[in-house]
Amino acid sequence: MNNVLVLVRHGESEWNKLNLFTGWRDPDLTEKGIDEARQAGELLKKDGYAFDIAFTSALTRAQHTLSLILDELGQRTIPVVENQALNERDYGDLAGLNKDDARAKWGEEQVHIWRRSYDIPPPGGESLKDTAARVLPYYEAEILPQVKAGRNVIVAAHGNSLRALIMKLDGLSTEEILKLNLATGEPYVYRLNPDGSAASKKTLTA
Ligand SMILES: O=C(O)[C@H](O)COP(=O)(O)O
Repeated sequence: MNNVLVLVRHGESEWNKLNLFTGWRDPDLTEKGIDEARQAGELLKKDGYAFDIAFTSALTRAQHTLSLILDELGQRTIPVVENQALNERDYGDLAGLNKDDARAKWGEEQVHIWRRSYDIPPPGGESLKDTAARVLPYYEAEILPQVKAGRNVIVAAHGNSLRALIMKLDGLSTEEILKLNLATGEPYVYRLNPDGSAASKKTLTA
């Protein structure tokens, strides 16, 4: 099988566990996050996937997730490209705050808008639109050409950098993207057409 693009959000991080806004801060995975990453690798292996190249962000939780997946696959030696274009959305002034405390302070609805809307940024941070404005050009310049050349590519990144990419691949509207929430450590497997559109998509779950 070729022209495969797998997207996977990192496993649970220390700050996911503490319910803190993280963004560009750099906590590592929890034990549960390590297990989730290994399980993502097992699921991919069970279905026979193998990769030619991998991409990840400049943040530890995504890099660690990728290396655990590649370990499970016995593919430790493939090229791995790290780039901050794939980083999580910058959460600005919210980074380090507890998500429940933020809801108590600003209200449920406002916090949901900051977390899931398309073009409303959290204070001092990036909206999904801002995030897409750095993720998509990087995807088009560096990742998509690899898939179009027939290679199989895995991308280990973050909830919102991947939402930006999935919004494009799935053709979601600014209303539909509000509802999209990515689980940690769950691989999304796409096969792409020659023009870069999605021919198929499936989610691998345990
Ligand atoms: O950066 C964070 O806090 C999380 O990884 C993603 O947060 P969200 O679920 O609020 O988008």
